[in-house]
Amino acid sequence: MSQHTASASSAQALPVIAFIGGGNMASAIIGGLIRQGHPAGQIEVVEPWSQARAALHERYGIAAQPEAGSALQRAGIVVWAIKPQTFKDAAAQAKAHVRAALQLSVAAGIRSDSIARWLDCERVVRTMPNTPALVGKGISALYARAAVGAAERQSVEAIMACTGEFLWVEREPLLDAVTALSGSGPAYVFYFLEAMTRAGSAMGLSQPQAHQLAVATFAGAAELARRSDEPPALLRQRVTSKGGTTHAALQSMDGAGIGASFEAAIRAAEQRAHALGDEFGG
Ligand SMILES: NC(=O)C1=CN([C@@H]2O[C@H](COP(=O)(O)OP(=O)(O)OC[C@H]3O[C@@H](n4cnc5c(N)ncnc54)[C@H](OP(=O)(O)O)[C@@H]3O)[C@@H](O)[C@H]2O)C=CC1
Ligand SMILES: O=C(O)[C@@H]1CCC=N1
Repeated sequence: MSQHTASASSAQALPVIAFIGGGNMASAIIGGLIRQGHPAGQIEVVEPWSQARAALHERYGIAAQPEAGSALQRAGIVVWAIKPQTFKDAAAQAKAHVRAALQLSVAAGIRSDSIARWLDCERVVRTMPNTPALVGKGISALYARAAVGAAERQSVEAIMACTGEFLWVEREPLLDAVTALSGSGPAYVFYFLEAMTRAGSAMGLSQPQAHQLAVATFAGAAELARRSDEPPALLRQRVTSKGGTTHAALQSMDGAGIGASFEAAIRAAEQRAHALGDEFGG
């Protein structure tokens, strides 16, 4: 696994990029591209939902198309930002227009074998981003099929660097683990934020106060872990005074099996990613 941090990317040098699907993840990537100087006129989007098309127009001045057509043929890279469940149908609709492009999929679970077969194209890269991409703080893992060349890998890196950090994985099945860990991960963080905010409110803080305290604690602890050479277990011990409050909380969590349940939950997400590939990759 090789790791990279976001840098001022060469987004301006990228070819025309077409997005199939203009929802949450497409918008996050498009926002990053535009922030890094990729012209909106160099972006095509196919999006059947009129409200999503209107949002893209309002936010980025992009006139998305309701269905795949010849405009896609000018794209050098096609980003598949649709649900795993609709990928096969969308591929059938767009295939004639996109076969010459490099294919970049963000879909959870759908394997590159399926994509290559559906599009009759071996040049496929899969990525698994996450929603902090919306604020340039995402992290994406990337996996490329053997037919993808070095320059094409760099183009994909330039796209994903617009949304935050990225790293490559050498084995495709690891993308299911990435999906479970960092793809779905922001939802786990929000889940804990909700619980912390509820607890704060129950103890008498106002909801905005509890929210501010919880969010700043997450952001601060994450930044400390990022900058520190020490492992999280040691950082945790530093907070935990003998016989003190943190000890009481951690004992309560251990007693309830929260750590083990949380690990099991992440494994459930990994299994679901694998099952999506089986279910919708045929
Ligand atoms: N959201 C997340 O946190 C992450 C999502 N992903 C992956 O990204 C992909 C997209 O997810 P997300 O952006 O959240 O989903 P969204 O539902 O927000 O976006 C998908 C869009 O694609 C549209 N669509 C449906 N069929 C077609 C078609 N044939 N051609 C073009 N567009 C079509 C949908 O329209 P309509 O609603 O009308 O069907 C919808 O607006 C998924 O595969 C998911 O696994 C990956 C990482 C993180
Ligand atoms: O929930 C999902 O299936 C997608 C993939 C990762 C985040 N959202």
